[in-house]
Amino acid sequence: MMFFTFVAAAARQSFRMSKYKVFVMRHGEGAWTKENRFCSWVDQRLSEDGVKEALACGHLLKEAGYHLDVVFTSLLSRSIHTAWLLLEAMEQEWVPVVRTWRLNERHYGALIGLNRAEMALNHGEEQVKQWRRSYDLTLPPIDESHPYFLEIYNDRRYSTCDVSKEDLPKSESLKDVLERLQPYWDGTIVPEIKRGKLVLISGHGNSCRALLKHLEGISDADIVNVTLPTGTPILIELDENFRPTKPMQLLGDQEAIQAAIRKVEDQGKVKQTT
Ligand SMILES: O=C(O)[C@@H](CO)OP(=O)(O)O
Repeated sequence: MMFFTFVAAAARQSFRMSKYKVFVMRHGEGAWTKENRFCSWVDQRLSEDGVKEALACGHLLKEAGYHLDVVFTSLLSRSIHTAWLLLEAMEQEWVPVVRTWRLNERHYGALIGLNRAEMALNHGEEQVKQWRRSYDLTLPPIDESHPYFLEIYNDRRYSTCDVSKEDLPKSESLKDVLERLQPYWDGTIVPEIKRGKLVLISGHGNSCRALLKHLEGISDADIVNVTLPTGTPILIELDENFRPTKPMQLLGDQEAIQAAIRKVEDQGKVKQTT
């Protein structure tokens, strides 16, 4: 019976036609990656390697012949610069770039600015993995005594949001990220895709994980093991009901992609091996 169900499900999936394509990608490496600090809503720029990654993604998509119609970014510079560099490399600089706080990185609350390896030493690697990757674990909120509180909440960009500054998050789980992102996906991004536009989302590690969880139907338990490399376009093909027709594809050199994933995972270890 189970075998039959599996075969039937596989058959259904293989007969579903792809109607839409969308690219989801995490921005290029950020400046704080070398310092191994939780960056989150702090507006760090791309590192030199991050700039190279964003340009390389653009070249990859150009060589594959893609023509983008609109790019969505967060309000954070590393996501916007990734979009600009990618479009420049594709020679498609005219393509509109739309920014929203709803694609911002997960708000890491009181953990913002802390060093992951030091946290692993003090609290254990498994605890740090849970803080970074679990679905519904919320971290202690940021408060006014935090060194980055004023830099974040006094920033003019957050007066442009569709919620008041007071209602912006002070800490989030991945579940919270999905809850603030999904209305934007449903109400703004999906209609563009339905109009036939090729959309690229230049987001962050965790805003992209939240979206992939939703699109790919990844379970709360399995999302813990999903880590995204920086600067790697992920192609998702969807049917007319926005269900995936095939497994998502991380585009590029597969060995380099696996090494980049290990590098991100390693950030939560006491000693970095890569
Ligand atoms: O620093 C952060 O905000 C994120 C990456 O953007 O870190 P992590 O990989 O630990 O979720």
